[in-house]
Amino acid sequence: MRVKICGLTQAQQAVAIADLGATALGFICVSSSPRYIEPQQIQHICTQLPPSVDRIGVFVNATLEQIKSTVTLGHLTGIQLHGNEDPLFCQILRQNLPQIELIKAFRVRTPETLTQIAAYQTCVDTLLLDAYHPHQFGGTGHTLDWQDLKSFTPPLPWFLAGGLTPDNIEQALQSLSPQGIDLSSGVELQPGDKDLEKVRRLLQTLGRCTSNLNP
Ligand SMILES: O=C(O)c1ccccc1N[C@@H]1O[C@H](COP(=O)(O)O)[C@@H](O)[C@H]1O
Repeated sequence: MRVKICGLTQAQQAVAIADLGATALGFICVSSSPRYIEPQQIQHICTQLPPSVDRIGVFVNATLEQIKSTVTLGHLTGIQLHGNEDPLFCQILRQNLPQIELIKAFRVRTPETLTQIAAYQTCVDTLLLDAYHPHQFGGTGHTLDWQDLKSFTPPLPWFLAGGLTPDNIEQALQSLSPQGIDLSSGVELQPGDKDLEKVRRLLQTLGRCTSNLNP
């Protein structure tokens, strides 16, 4: 399973979290977020990471030029689109950055939100489901209704996000079978400052519950 820890701002923590076994690290490129990080700092962190770790930039309604320059400077391997980006914008991004993984996030307000996914099927690589919040785009700590998602059979691999913690991950994965999970506020001391003990506990729990799921 892919394990993405999002909202990194410090190099030492990023390296430690990669060493603990996270498969992807996320960097918030949204200036209004308390987890915002400058492209130069992403570059500084990414040069210290093992090449096997995915490095994902998280954007909200950014321009093509902003995304391209951050990807190049930060040596990113993927882009998470967490705003209202439409399928045409995703297609244009794909043409401009063909080697980069495109992850489209959907903030699920009602079950109808999921009907939007079909239009993105051919222009992104991966989906991500996050909780809806009226005033925040992400990093809210709010969970989705996992029972409501039991019949979710998406056409692409997907990440479950939204309020996941070391304490609730087992219950989430008993309900759902995403290809990846994504955590931000559930493994931090304060925005942008990750709690390595919580990340360690998360990965221990995952090791235990994935071996129970696939004995
Ligand atoms: O974390 C942020 O500040 C953020 C800002 C703007 C867009 C997305 C953001 N984070 C994403 O939110 C989800 C879930 O976070 P949480 O675990 O509920 O705190 C995750 O995908 C982050 O990438």
